[in-house]
Amino acid sequence: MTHVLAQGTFDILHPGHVHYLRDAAGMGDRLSVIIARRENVTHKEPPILSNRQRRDMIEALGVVDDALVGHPEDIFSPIEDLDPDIIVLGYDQHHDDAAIEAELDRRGIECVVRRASPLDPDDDELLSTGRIIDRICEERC
Ligand SMILES: Cc1cc2nc3c(=O)[nH]c(=O)nc-3n(C[C@H](O)[C@H](O)[C@H](O)COP(=O)(O)O)c2cc1C
Ligand SMILES: Nc1ncnc2c1ncn2[C@@H]1O[C@H](COP(=O)(O)OP(=O)(O)OP(=O)(O)O)[C@@H](O)[C@H]1O
Repeated sequence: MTHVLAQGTFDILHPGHVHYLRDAAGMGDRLSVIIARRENVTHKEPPILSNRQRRDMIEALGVVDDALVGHPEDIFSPIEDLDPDIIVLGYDQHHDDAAIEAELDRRGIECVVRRASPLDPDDDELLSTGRIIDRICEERC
C-alpha cells in the first residue's frame, strides 16, 4: 500500500485544489492531507476560513482518506507520525524539494518528494483563492 501525503492552505476550495488532490491520490492507495495552520501561512494573506473549517472541507472530498490540521511549529512532526511513502507538492508551491528530502533523510523517514501537475483555467475561470477573493471585491463590494 502506497501512502501519499499532500498539504496546503486550501482556503475557499476551487477546482485547482481538487485537481492537485486527485493528482496526488493517483500516485498511491491512500491520501492524507495536512492543512496549514493559519499562523504558519506567512507567504501570502492569511486564510479567511478557520483551521477546522478548511480541514472539514478537505476531508469531505472523496479522494481524501484523512485530513489533519498541521503542527504549530515542527512541520516534520506529522510526517513522522503518518510515515508516508510519497509527499506530493503542488506545482507552484515555494518549497525546496531537495531541502525537504534532506530533512526526511536526516530524520530517517523513507519518503520521496514529487510535484503535482497544474490545471490551467478556461476563459475567465479563476483557479486561485487570492484571485477569486480579488474578483469578489471588484464585483460585489
Ligand atoms: C511537507 C510539508 C509539511 C507541512 N506541514 C505543515 C504543518 O504540520 N503545519 C503547518 O502549519 N504547515 C505545514 N506545512 C506548510 C504549509 O502547508 C505551507 O504554508 C504551504 O506552503 C501552503 O501552501 P499553499 O500556499 O500552496 O497553500 C507543510 C509544508 C510542507 C511542504
Ligand atoms: N490551478 C491549480 N492547478 C493545480 N494545483 C493547484 C491549482 N491551484 C492551487 N493548486 C494547489 O493546491 C494547493 C493549495 O493551494 P493554495 O491553498 O495555495 O491555493 P491557491 O488558490 O493557489 O491560493 P492563492 O491564490 O491564495 O495563492 C497547492 O499545492 C497548489 O499548488
